[in-house]
Amino acid sequence: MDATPETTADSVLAEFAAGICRRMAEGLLEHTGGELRSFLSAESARLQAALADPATLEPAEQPHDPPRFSRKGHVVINTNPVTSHRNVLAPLLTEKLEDDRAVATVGPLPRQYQGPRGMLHGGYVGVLLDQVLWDVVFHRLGHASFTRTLNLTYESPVPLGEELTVEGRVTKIDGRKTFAEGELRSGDTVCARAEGLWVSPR
Ligand SMILES: CCCCC/C=C\C/C=C\C/C=C\C/C=C\CCCC(=O)SCCNC(=O)CCNC(=O)[C@H](O)C(C)(C)COP(=O)(O)OP(=O)(O)OC[C@H]1O[C@@H](n2cnc3c(N)ncnc32)[C@H](O)[C@@H]1OP(=O)(O)O
Repeated sequence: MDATPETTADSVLAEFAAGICRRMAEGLLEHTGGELRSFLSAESARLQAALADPATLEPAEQPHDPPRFSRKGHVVINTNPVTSHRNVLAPLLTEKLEDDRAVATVGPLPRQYQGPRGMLHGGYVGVLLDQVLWDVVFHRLGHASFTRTLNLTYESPVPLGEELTVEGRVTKIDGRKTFAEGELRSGDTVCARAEGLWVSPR
């Protein structure tokens, strides 16, 4: 078996720690005073217990984003701020890619992503659409490209606390240029549409 930068148990522990950090980030926006102190203390205790005895974590669990070695021998950690289970900022997507189309589900998103009360911040709407459209372009081309333009139309507010669907499609490939479009839905409601251009490296 190839060498890996850390054991599977340590990768599971790291993602468990990321989960605790996510809950703490949410708790900081939900609790105040003594209630906040109790909350933080309970979450810290769960992390301490896992560090002291990693066997308390689900034994059959596999890490989603274990670090790997690059061909040059560098440690590579998935830092993606939308998809990496090791990045506490990432809202985390479940994504299915087929030919020219990607469909992802995300959420319910917690309060860290709030813009208007109870609604998703518009910048994060763009982040989710940029990621899914980038993914479908990558899937179609087989290599990474840069987002050159991303036009967003906000049709209706995106609710927090509900599962969201993000869909992307490649619409045209013209040399180094790949065009894609998509939308973000809450149930049957289209909340935002996006269309953009991805440019392949020279
Ligand atoms: C080896 C590098 C590989 C590339 C890696 C890229 C991404 C990262 C890789 C891995 C990451 C893994 C996961 C990432 C996951 C998600 C990422 C989400 C997406 C992003 O977060 S990504 C970051 C944000 N993004 C940028 O940071 C781009 C900044 N930007 C630039 O770096 C340059 O701007 C660039 C390179 C884009 C283009 O520069 P350039 O010089 O190569 O291209 P140029 O100007 O020649 O245009 C080429 C053709 O597009 C036409 N064209 C241009 N603009 C147009 C427009 N508005 N409308 C219609 N056509 C247009 C021209 O007319 C010409 O057309 P034609 O070929 O037909 O003449």
